[in-house]
Amino acid sequence: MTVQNKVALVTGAGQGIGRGIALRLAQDGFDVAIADLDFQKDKADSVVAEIEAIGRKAIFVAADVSQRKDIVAAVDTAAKELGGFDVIVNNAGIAQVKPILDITEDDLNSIFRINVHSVVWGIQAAAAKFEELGHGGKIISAASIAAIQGFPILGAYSASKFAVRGITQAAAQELAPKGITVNAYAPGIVGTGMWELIDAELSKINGKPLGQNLKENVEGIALGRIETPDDVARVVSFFAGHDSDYVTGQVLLVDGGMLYN
Ligand SMILES: NC(=O)C1=CN([C@@H]2O[C@H](COP(=O)(O)OP(=O)(O)OC[C@H]3O[C@@H](n4cnc5c(N)ncnc54)[C@H](O)[C@@H]3O)[C@@H](O)[C@H]2O)C=CC1
Ligand SMILES: CC(=O)C(C)=O
Repeated sequence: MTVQNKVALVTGAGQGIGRGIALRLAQDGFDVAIADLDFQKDKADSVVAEIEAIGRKAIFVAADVSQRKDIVAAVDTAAKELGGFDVIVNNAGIAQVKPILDITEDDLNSIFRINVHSVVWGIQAAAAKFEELGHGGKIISAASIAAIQGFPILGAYSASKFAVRGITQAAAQELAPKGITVNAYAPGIVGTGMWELIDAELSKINGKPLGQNLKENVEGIALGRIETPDDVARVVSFFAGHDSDYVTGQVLLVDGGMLYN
């Protein structure tokens, strides 16, 4: 699928799945704003350079997605510097690996601010920009297999991803009259920094050697291999392009065969 003169913003695009999505959207023909925390600037600048090398425009925008004002400013900057605004990918997120009995008020506040509030702020900022520019657009957010089924020791994380699913379904219905589609992707076990952290934290809790928890989870994947950021990016490419124009409110599992609905 090739698009022309369109602009996408991807949060958490300095590394991992977000980087994969940004590169794929650039290959599809989008100019891309790479939004991430300020300390990720060097990694984000490398993604910008990779996108420029394939002939598209890209910029880094420092933003903490838990802060509404940061997302609004990032969308404004993307539209101004890249000359339009068509797609937001609310990808940034964090994991928390804790038994339910140990979760604190601070834990819940922090994961919900980063994984859930960010999605609401992203939807609001993108919808307002689409309206200002006089057209519809596409809003795409990161869910997870943990949005469909609760995972032990990932209770707060699962709750935050279930919330993303609820917001996606509600926003799709509210924004359809404005020509805006709202969908989410639900990856399984992707080989990124997030799973390095989950594996290391699980190993502290259950005493299994480093790498063992990841290995056991990958053994549960029907397609028999760990997921890559590009596996996810191809689904996001579908949601960002015209082929998904008649799809809204969906949370699409892209997990190599772990959960079935
Ligand atoms: N890795 C996996 O197996 C899975 C990941 N996901 C989801 O996919 C998304 C991306 O995950 P990964 O790439 O694996 O994670 P990652 O940890 O490799 O990358 C996350 C990115 O988000 C950024 N980020 C974190 N907090 C931020 C904030 N407050 N403001 C702006 N940026 C922030 C980080 O700096 C980093 O660049 C997350 O929402 C995650 O929950 C969903 C299912 C599976
Ligand atoms: C990181 C993640 O979403 C899971 C369930 O592994």
